[in-house]
Amino acid sequence: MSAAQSETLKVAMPKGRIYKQASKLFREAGLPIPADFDDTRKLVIAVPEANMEFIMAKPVDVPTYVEYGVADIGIVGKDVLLEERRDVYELLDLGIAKCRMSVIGLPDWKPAIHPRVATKYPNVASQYFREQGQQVEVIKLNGSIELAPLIGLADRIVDMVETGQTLRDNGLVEMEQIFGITSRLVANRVSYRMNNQAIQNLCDLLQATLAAKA
Ligand SMILES: Nc1ncnc2c1ncn2[C@@H]1O[C@H](COP(=O)(O)OP(=O)(O)OP(=O)(O)O)[C@@H](O)[C@H]1O
Ligand SMILES: O=P(O)(O)OC[C@H]1O[C@H](OP(=O)(O)OP(=O)(O)O)[C@H](O)[C@@H]1O
Repeated sequence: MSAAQSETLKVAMPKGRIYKQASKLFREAGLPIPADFDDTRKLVIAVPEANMEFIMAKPVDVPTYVEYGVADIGIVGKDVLLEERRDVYELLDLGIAKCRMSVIGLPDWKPAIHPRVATKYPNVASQYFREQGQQVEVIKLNGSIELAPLIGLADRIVDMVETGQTLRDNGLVEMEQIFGITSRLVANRVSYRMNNQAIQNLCDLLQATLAAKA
């Protein structure tokens, strides 16, 4: 049975950074998220009282689960949405897990003859430099991106900045801000049509909760 036909709302919930703020928001909205939810290693967690099932996902995979309809809705950072380019319906800006995507380099950066940019976000970086009319080689890394300019792999990086602590600790500077990032509520397009009432109710509830906090 596809997620679109099921009555229980399947929610792809990212583990890691977003999880803490998203589960807090759900609790503030009065959803009965179990207390042991935060510590368990269980990956599929049913909350029958709310007619929901949570799929605990790696953040970058959330749009994939939602596009394929194995989750009706999901929570995901705008950075991942722009990088992964999955066909999902963006319903609501949750305003959580706020940070920004930036171009970063050493303070004495000068244009290189063969510029190289390291990033976890090759699609975002390629599009940005194409739009700027700059030819760069984009090198995909999976973490510790700030290492790249320090050890000479690339002369700039495209990465997330939140507090700026990582930049300060490594003597790097933010050269351009590309876009702001918050987490979004997204839906599978078929689920949104077939299970519209349940999804819209949750969306309205979260929106009202956010408005009450603002
Ligand atoms: N300082 C930050 N660094 C990175 N992401 C942040 C930061 N602050 C908020 N975010 C948001 O949190 C999301 C998830 O970040 P997190 O570090 O949990 O995932 P991840 O890097 O994919 O995790 P993993 O360590 O499992 O690979 C990001 O996609 C972004 O939207
Ligand atoms: O501005 P700040 O508050 O310092 O946050 C930004 C840092 O956090 C993220 O890294 P993360 O902790 O996800 O580790 P990673 O290097 O493994 O990607 C991001 O890639 C930056 O390095």
